Amino acid sequence: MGSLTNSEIPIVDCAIISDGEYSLSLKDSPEFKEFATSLGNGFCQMGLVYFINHGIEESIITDCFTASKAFFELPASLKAPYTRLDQAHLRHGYAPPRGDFKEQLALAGNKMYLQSAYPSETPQLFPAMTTFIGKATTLSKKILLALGLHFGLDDAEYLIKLHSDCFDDTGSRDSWADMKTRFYHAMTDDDLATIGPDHLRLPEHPDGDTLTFLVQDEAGGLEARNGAGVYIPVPHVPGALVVNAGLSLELWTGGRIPGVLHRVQLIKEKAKEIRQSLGYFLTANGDAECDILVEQKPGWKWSDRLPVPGKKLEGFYLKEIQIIKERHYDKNDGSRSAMRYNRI
Ligand SMILES: O=C(O)CCC(=O)C(=O)O
Ligand SMILES: [Fe+2]
Repeated sequence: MGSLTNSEIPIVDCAIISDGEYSLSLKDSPEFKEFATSLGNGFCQMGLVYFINHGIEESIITDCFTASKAFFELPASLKAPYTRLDQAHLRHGYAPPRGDFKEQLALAGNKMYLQSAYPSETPQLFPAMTTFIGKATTLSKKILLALGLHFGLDDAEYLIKLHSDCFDDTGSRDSWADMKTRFYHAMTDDDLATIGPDHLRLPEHPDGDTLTFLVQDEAGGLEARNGAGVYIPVPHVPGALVVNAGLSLELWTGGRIPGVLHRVQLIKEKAKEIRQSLGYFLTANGDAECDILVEQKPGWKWSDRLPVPGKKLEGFYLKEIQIIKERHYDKNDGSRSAMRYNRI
């Protein structure tokens, strides 16, 4: 882990949960308790950690990147039919470039939608992404158990229950675990001449979900705001997953795990290279009750950018995306970040 020795980002070794199916009995093993402590403490630091030895093989990630690239390199006319329909389908479908040198394809984990979501021109995308989703789902179930244990919830599986739709494999539930593959263009000198000095490849934002598993390629550029409010680089680490907390987890943990702000910086030397990233977003059921489940972090206060305690989660995630969209695209030309979230 040489490239990380100077970083303040916690590294969580997932070796003991990397294999095998989920089981509640995991929580009785001393090794799992130890893991839960390192995971919980790691997340509480700044809401973002690296997972190593997580069991999602490099070949699965390579397959996702290769298949995604094949899709994004199709002519625009072939990609257009997959364009997401409207606000209600933000998590599902293709988003073409909007003068901002990037495009993305969102693939909701819901089995009911899978067939229509996956482009037939790149049949390799379906097995690659669903393999990643399958691995990430099993991993995230164990992570939620570990967090339940770490925070001493009466029911260690309570967080899992809030996400039961994601773990339902009958295809009958409207699961909100979804995958997003992003493709940042290699910029030309002409492109670079049109952007301002503080151009970001992806504007600052928190994620609205519970947890995001993120893989960025060697082009790097990811940055996250640490506990002192300073942006620090989150470098590409071969084989590691970046895992960040979203605003739902911030609410449930009373601010102990912050829904970390992050962004993708344009690294000048890398601007002429393609950048790819893959995100798996674990989001609670639409009917999950929002509540602060543990003693709040001293000094932390609820703010209206978080889900509302006592209400259902439904709609929150879409609202968050809407805010980002309005602030970045509708009022700007899509190339500059004007948004600053005011954190308490
Ligand atoms: O592209 C990246 O590395 C970051 C993606 C991200 O933050 C997101 O999709 O929410
Ligand atoms: Fe994000």
